[in-house]
Amino acid sequence: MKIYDVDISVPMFLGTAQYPSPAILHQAIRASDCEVVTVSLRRETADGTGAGFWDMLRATGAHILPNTAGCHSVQEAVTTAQMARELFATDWIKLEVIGHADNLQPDVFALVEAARILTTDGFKVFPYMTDDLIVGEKLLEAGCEVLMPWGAPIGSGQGLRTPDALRTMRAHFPDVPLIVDAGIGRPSDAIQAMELGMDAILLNTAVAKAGDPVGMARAMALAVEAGRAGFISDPIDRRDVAVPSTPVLGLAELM
Ligand SMILES: CC(=O)[C@@H](O)[C@H](O)COP(=O)(O)O
Repeated sequence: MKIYDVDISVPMFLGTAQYPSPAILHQAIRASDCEVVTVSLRRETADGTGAGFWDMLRATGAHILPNTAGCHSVQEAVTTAQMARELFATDWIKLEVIGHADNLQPDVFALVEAARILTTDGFKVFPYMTDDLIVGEKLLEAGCEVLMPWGAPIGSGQGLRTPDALRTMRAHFPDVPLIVDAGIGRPSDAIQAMELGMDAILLNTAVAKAGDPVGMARAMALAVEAGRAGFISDPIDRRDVAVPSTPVLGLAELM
């Protein structure tokens, strides 16, 4: 997968919050072989512990995708992105503009506006969005080259709530990288996303809060690989009736 001219071979982006320790986060990144990690500016600047955390992330060699998690307005998101660009020395930004406090649903109107401002300012924007075709079109018009539809509310671990909408997005945007962001709870959800033809997943809570985050990071990496292999191998269509898989011709007749 190529995103903004960067080749990415492991279709899984990992969030860096809520791990039991920085050491376990480091091991989880290694166990999954993931090449992109997302980090919030708030984490980096909080209580003076940011510098060591940043050094640890850099040591993994992963691309850093700063995010605007927790921003609720266009201005807040744009300012946060500009600060993140200086701090992390990257023009990549995962753009979150939260519109609803209960389900952390993106405010798609503010999202499109913020995306336009940021792309004009030279950012490469990864927008966290609902699975809406029109919003997708507006984000592409605004200069985004990747779309990140939600699977389910952030942190809910519900898996894919609207697989049909994701399938429709895949059909409608055949050449645009699609990354399911948020709500992945189990490896089976990751497989389902990849079998739907998504190009990657982004997840955090399911790994960070698992009993064994390192083991779960590995399981998720295996799952995206399996799901992708299944998608490109052209699965059979589902049928309503049984079809014998063993030939019936030439059976011996028992008298
Ligand atoms: C870290 C981050 O960017 C999250 O806001 C992201 O959306 C992942 O969501 P989950 O924690 O549900 O995987």
